Amino acid sequence: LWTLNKGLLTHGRGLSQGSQYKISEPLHIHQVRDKLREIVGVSTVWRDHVKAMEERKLLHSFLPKSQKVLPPRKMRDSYIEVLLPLGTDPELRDKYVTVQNTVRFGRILEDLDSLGVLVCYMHNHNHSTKMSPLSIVTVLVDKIDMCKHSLSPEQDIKFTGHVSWVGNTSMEVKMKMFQEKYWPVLDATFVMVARDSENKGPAFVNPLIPENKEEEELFKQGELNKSRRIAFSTSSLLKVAPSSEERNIIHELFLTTLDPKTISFQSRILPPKAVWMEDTKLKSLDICHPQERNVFNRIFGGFLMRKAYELAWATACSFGGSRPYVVTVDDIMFQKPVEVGSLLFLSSQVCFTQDNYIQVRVHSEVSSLDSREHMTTNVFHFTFMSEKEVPLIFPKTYGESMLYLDGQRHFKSMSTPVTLKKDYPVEP
Ligand SMILES: CC(=O)SCCNC(=O)CCNC(=O)[C@H](O)C(C)(C)COP(=O)(O)OP(=O)(O)OC[C@H]1O[C@@H](n2cnc3c(N)ncnc32)[C@H](O)[C@@H]1OP(=O)(O)O
Repeated sequence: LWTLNKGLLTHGRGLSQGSQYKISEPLHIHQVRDKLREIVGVSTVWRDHVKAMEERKLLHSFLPKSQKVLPPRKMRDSYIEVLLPLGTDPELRDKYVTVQNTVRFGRILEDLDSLGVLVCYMHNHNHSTKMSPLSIVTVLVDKIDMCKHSLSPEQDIKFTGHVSWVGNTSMEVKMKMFQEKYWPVLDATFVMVARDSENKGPAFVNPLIPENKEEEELFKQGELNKSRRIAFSTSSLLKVAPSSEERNIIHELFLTTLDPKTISFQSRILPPKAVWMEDTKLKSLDICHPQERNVFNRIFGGFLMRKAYELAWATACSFGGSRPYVVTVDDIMFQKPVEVGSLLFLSSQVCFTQDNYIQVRVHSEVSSLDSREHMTTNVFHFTFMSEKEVPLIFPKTYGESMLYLDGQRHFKSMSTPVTLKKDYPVEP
């Protein structure tokens, strides 16, 4: 992997096209997880996982006490290209294909998650140690925007990625996906966090120095993204009351559902072409088997995203009455790791709609087999588009009204103009 990276330095192209540091041989998708195992030094069989983690403890001494002692890196140091050869590998295609002959987006989420981690290891590579003392985990999927083009399961896909901003222990990673002679089909921004060798405490990451105007812009955008995330979280409806404009929206919705025949706050009726929010729910349960573990023996974030996405898709599909396609994935925060053996409870519901758009929220909780206590680990936000106009959604309770407003905030934060998002079928 590291030899390959030297190749990156000598073959430059524009970063905006995601291929500034072209490599002659992109990694095969299977090599991504193999490389991660190599870098982290994990067991390939579950039986040996405790021993492997004991060995990682010894790497603790390689962790620096301050970020200042770490050499700065450039964006090209972490740049990688990965090939998903759907066109030439029919066996691989089977894992990715839907019954409608499109690409399973849930699988793409898994690949992006692994790629994001590998990109961060490239950035922090220390030539003096074979294994990395860092444990790198996904903390946030800031945004995934789909572009206009369809994903065919019969054509190769190329991923590119690099670190675009760093803090003290966190890194922002930009990833792109290309198909049909490298036409861009997806843009993703993830935030990853470095932890110590046992994944127990924070660990510093190498600083990042932008090399040209374009990279300075990306870095500045990373700073702005951080401020935006803080502002979004400070104004969360879990902390503060809705704005006066939002309160008006909720009251309007409430008035629309009052029965004109009775003068009462209690008798509510649904307007035509509308659905109560509570009637849009779907739930699922998964047992988190060792097979779904990541290199740190916790449950792989990509698996959690795939499960949440597929439930969200089914929710949007049964609500909208036609096959929806995803346009944006937004603000997935990984609050707590999921332990192997946990029970994973996912609850999905439509929380906002507009024209052909369906905003779905999935809440994920886990409990261990010996405790009944449930803990929230993630909240997922997906925006889907349906072929036809979808019903309006009405909240009944105050809690549902907050879900509605939160859904609307996420819908409004969609970065691509609505008109661009028309005809590309991407299904689970
Ligand atoms: C690849 C995989 O499969 S990983 C599996 C999926 N992911 C996981 O299991 C991670 C689960 N989450 C966690 O363990 C914890 O939330 C952690 C360790 C990521 C963060 O814990 P925290 O208590 O928030 O840590 P802490 O406050 O030290 O913050 C660490 C860094 O994360 C950043 N961070 C924390 N939350 C966020 C957020 N929502 N968005 C962006 N950055 C964030 C902080 O700014 C800080 O960065 P800095 O050091 O550069 O300033």
